[in-house]
Amino acid sequence: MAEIKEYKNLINGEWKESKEQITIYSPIDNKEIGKVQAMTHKEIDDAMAAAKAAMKAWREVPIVERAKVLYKAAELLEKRKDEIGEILAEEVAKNLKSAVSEVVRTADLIRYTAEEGIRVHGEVMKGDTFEAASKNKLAIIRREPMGVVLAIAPFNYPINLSASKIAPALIGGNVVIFKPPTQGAISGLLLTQVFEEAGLPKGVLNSVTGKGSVIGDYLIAHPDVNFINFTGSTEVGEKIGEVSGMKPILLELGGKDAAIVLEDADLEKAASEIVAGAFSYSGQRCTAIKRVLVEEKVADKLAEILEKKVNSLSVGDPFDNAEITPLISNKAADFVEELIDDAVNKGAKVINHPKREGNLIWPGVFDNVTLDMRIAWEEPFGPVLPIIRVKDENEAIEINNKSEYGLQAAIFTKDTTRALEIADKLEVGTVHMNNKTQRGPDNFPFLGIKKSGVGVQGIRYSIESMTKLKSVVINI
Ligand SMILES: NC(=O)C1=CN([C@@H]2O[C@H](COP(=O)(O)OP(=O)(O)OC[C@H]3O[C@@H](n4cnc5c(N)ncnc54)[C@H](OP(=O)(O)O)[C@@H]3O)[C@@H](O)[C@H]2O)C=CC1
Ligand SMILES: O=C(O)[C@H](O)COP(=O)(O)O
Repeated sequence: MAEIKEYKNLINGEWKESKEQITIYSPIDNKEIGKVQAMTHKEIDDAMAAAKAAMKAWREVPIVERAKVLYKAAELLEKRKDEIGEILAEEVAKNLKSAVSEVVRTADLIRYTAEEGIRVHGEVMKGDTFEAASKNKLAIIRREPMGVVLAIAPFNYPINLSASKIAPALIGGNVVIFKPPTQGAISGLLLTQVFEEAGLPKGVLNSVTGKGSVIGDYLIAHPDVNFINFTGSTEVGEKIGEVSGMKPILLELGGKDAAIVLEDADLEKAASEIVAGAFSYSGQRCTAIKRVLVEEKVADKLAEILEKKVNSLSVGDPFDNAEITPLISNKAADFVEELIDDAVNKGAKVINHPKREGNLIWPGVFDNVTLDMRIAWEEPFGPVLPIIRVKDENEAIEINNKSEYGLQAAIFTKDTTRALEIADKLEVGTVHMNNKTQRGPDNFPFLGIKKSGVGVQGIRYSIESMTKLKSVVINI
């Protein structure tokens, strides 16, 4: 039997082993794919100390030099797209094509971050723009790093949602403690390796692995952390909100994005976008379309088209590039099944029958979903899509806004003015017109309101979030 590879943590420029390890199994076939370190609190303290010690020198490195490291990292990452893509596919059961394109997308993101970072400078203000008496005052306003950024990423984009925190933090002059998701840790550590090989000085980026349930609370409460950048569940996000006190945070959390389909919509186009939005990576995306709110008059027709399209989705092995692949764990699949059972017991009409084999769930569409069903409100993070029929746009807006989440929404209509009016009323961070909900392109602002998040991501926005203003006022 081939030896199981062990992945170490980068601490102060050295790859370190802990006393205990965690075995990572593939959600595809439960095969062991590697071991990562289960760090102790003492080792986390060492990582924090290394980061703090590296901070002074890194913030003094000219931005163009920091940018060079990012360009190099992008180049190295892209070169390894097939190797890293394969591991990523195996580790989180993402289809190979999407896994490789996640790596390429991330190289593009890192490159763009380098370009954008050299343009994020401050500004100069003169006092007489406010009052005549302050005419002689000149403010030089610059951006400074926050210090030690704790970057915590979720399992579903272990490369992209890690780099989208690390790269903007680094270009802003911060040092980073990176906690990858445990299921996704190998991919995260390969990304760390890429940054190291690109020439980051020791201590500037340190990885910390271990189960979130074991080391998470210790990390987020650590006194050396100056900023927390987290993507993951609302449950953990709320905990971070509670313990962070006055520490600045950036949280991207859960969602219940709706596709609102009006009676004048191009139903073929709407259905294609909805299927892509709801079912890619088996619905395990915060921005997945998680419910359809359709005007009654066109609901039958839309359901019919959705049924056909969903039936043609391929199901199976990520390495065969199946569109629907096994969920991240059996526990996740159990939760999806719970939501399905609840909906069916309360009278939802099953359109595509969602069969299950272990953690592989076939895609399911449920019509006539009513507001007493859990699936109308809860985030399944799986391949199921509820259809809620509404009498008009006002009811759609009302149901959309009743959600505890506020990430994104999509509106399908040919009437742009009507779409703009509805968009104004939707309590979400982003509204897409005649398109599925999605985070990208990665330079757009990405934010959730209510229980979907705090703060704004997106390349420039992330750099701004992870830097603070410092103003020096000269009295001429
Ligand atoms: N809005 C957005 O941009 C996105 C939101 N999400 C949301 O994330 C969820 C799915 O991702 P998932 O990875 O399961 O989310 P989790 O919240 O379970 O985990 C996210 C990260 O937090 C870590 N973690 C777990 N417990 C703690 C803790 N107490 N303190 C600090 N860190 C902790 C995890 O480590 P470990 O893996 O070791 O448990 C992991 O690295 C969904 O709700 C989804 O909507 C996902 C992607 C994007
Ligand atoms: O974590 C997520 O689900 C992502 O932020 C979604 O990204 P995408 O919309 O680009 O797939």
